[in-house]
Amino acid sequence: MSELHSLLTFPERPISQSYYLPKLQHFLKSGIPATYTLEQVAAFEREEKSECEGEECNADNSTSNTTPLHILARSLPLDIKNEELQVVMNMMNILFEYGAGWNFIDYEDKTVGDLILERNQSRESPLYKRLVEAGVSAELLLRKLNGGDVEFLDTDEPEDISSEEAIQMVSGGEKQEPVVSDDNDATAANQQVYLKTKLEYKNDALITKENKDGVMMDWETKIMEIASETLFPDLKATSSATVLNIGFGMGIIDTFIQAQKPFRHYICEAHPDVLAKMRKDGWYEKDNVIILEGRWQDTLNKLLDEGDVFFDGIYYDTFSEHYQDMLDLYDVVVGLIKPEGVFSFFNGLGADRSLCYDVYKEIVEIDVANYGMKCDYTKYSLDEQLPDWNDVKRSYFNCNYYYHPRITFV
Ligand SMILES: C[S@@+](CC[C@H](N)C(=O)[O-])C[C@H]1O[C@@H](n2cnc3c(N)ncnc32)[C@H](O)[C@@H]1O
Repeated sequence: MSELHSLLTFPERPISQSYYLPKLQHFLKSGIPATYTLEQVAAFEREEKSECEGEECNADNSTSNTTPLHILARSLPLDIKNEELQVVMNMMNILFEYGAGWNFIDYEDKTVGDLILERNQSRESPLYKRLVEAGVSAELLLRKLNGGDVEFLDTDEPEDISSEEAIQMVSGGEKQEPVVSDDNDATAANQQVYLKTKLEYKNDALITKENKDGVMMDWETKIMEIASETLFPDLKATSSATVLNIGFGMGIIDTFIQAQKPFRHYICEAHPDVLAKMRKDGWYEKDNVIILEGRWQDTLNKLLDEGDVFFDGIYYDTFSEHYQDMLDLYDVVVGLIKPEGVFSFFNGLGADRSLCYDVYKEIVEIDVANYGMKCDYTKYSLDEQLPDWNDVKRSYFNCNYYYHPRITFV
């Protein structure tokens, strides 16, 4: 452990400005990076030892990054006083000022957020909120630097949460798993590949035929039920409502929507196997159902151009798309929704890590505000719902709570 790292274990109590701040500033000013990790210290020590012993140094294969912020968070005293918290906040601010990252994963596969929460600080605590704020700023800045392209995390930083994970964080799901054998991530990353991938309906899931990856799973049924209610701003007048669902999947939300007997129920679906299933199950014969075959990017823009239909509720839950697609969708939604209408979506944005889930919760709020809309979240516990993930390659939703978004014009 370096002297910087030792300082962040809070060897002196009470934690005072006069003891900690000058020392921290001294280390950072003297050139120790605010991202200096325990793993780098260990590698340096290994190299020195090998040099002394005239041996070749074995490379460190660890992919973790235990940063100064991790050490600070891990060392937070459980009995910390309010005045001390203020000093720790100042220390965090200094570390951020010197370039500390918010999203590194430590040797225990934890974010700084996980560690802060473990030390009895809540999601509402100033330290956790400061970390989320740093994440939001970093993501928005990154978007600007990328010229508007949304990338959740820095792909130039291999030590960060990987860009592969980033894809999963930012898209409509969860359900982005590789299928095509020669390009493992193509299905998740590329719609054209996904749309050519064979799908299979099982009892409790829609999966890709070859690799058995989940496109939709029935543990989300409760979420779909809640979402379907959101789509009817006036639950007493559902029979006069016109609703649009983007992404049929297993038809769970569409079944809930049908139960409300809406005036018109539009369903937009792009995958041929899903469309075939819809045909087989009689969705094409329902009087109030209108099926828009193809990608929403094509079919909805056509509706927009025609200018005949406006929706009381729009729901979005697709597969193999990215947050950039959602940003594009906002443009369409504002043109298709009635002034009092509601937009909602399956919120798996960043849900593999609770810190990222909290960061993206705020990013959506900021983005929809640009359209004169607000996003209200209702938090639901998922303790009873989450599956054991045994049947899929990896879990895509690791938070035991769900932020249900309800987006309306202000
Ligand atoms: C996760 S499933 C939807 C599950 C659905 N909410 C339910 O309750 O069963 C995603 C669906 O979106 C469809 N999809 C993916 N990209 C699409 C796009 N660009 N336009 C329309 N549908 C798309 C997929 O084929 C798939 O059927």
